[in-house]
Amino acid sequence: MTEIPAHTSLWPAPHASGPVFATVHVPGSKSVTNRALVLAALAAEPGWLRRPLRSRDTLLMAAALRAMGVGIEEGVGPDGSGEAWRVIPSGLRGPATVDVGNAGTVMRFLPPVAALADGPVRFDGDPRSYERPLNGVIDALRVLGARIDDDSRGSLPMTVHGGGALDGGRVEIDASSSSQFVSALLLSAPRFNQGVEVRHVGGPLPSMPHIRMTVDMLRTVGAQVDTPESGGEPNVWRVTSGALLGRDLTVEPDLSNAQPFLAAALVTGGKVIVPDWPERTTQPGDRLREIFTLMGGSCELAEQGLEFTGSGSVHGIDVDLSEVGELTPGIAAVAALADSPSTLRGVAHLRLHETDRLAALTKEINELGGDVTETADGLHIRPRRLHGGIFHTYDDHRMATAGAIIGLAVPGVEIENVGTTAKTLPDFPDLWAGMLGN
Ligand SMILES: O=C(O)C1=C[C@@H](OP(=O)(O)O)[C@@H](O)[C@H](O)C1
Ligand SMILES: C=C(OP(=O)(O)O)C(=O)O
Repeated sequence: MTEIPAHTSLWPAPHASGPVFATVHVPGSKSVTNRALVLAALAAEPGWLRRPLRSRDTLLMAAALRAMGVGIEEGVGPDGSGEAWRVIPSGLRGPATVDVGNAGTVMRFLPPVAALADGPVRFDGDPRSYERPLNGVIDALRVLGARIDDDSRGSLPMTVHGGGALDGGRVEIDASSSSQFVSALLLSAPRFNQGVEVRHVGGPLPSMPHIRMTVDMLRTVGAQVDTPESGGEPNVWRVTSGALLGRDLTVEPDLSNAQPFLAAALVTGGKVIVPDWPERTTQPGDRLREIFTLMGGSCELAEQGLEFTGSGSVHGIDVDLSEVGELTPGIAAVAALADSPSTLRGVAHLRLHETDRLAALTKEINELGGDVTETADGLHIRPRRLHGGIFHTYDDHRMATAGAIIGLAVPGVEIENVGTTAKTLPDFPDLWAGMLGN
């Protein structure tokens, strides 16, 4: 194992001396793993989760559910193939404490679960978690019958005083700052006495594929969900109260974390294969096939996985990323190396992600000699010849992988705190070195 440097240390980003040719096995999806853990914890019977992602965000989710009394055992799957978690639901207990770290999925998906526990559940996390929006979940849970003590901040830290059950019913929320508000309420809703009707009111809702992922996974465990897409009203989701099944679910590779590896093929004119790329998926990372093709590559979904080939040229792009905001840092990195300007739109809400991603990308790319400006809802990126230097990451895993992409093409880039990739991709430095044949 490569030793992950301490917080302040610098990781010399490997420079690619020629086209990259590699097969990269990308670990499981954070978004699927954390939804699957919540749904399995709320089920009426034990379930299996195969090939779960083991990263900071998912281990925090597992630890929080265990603290509320859920059994999560490490093992091998029922047919003996591969690593798996067996999740054994039980009556949800308080008092408990939950460390959310800086995981949006933990800080938003678990307060509704805590409202079902039979005692107080204290939520705390990294300093950045205090700044990330949570008011949509807190306000909605109060309307649905929960008691929450947040000292009127509308954010962490807070205590959810679980009453053993929750009424549920109708609620309006403004989820324009995070789709996770909607996902959070829907995921626990089968266990609310009256289920839920969530109506989004406000500006455009980001990250729709992640809401579709929530709906899809709820249906897989037997929940009845009505959505705008299934003939319902726009911006309204309904989940009926009912028992959830314990399933045997295999987690797909994290397609958003496949991004830096596909980008390596694109910016070096090489070829990268990602095995087990799903034919059908709700993951937003699947959009990379189209976006990176527009930026100069080509791809084929073959038997051995997704084969992505760079042409040796990288083009700028004008694209609305509101549905796939988490892909922005990696796309910005590739755009900084392109042969024409790019405009990335529809991602104002990224200012409230792990860090202010629009400000961080602008500053760090410009410090390497780039020409990036922030717009009201995104970035303008005019490619320039870049030079080496320190790329700061602001405790943001996707800043670190974005810096690594630039480092492939620009000698002398050093990434500060590459260990922050452990949020969703713990072995990143090893995977990166392996891809480069080191
Ligand atoms: O539900 C999820 O798993 C996620 C939803 C999105 O959040 P926002 O809607 O807050 O952008 C995404 O950016 C995040 O990485 C994961
Ligand atoms: C925004 C992200 O994460 P979180 O789940 O913490 O919101 C992300 O992974 O890009």
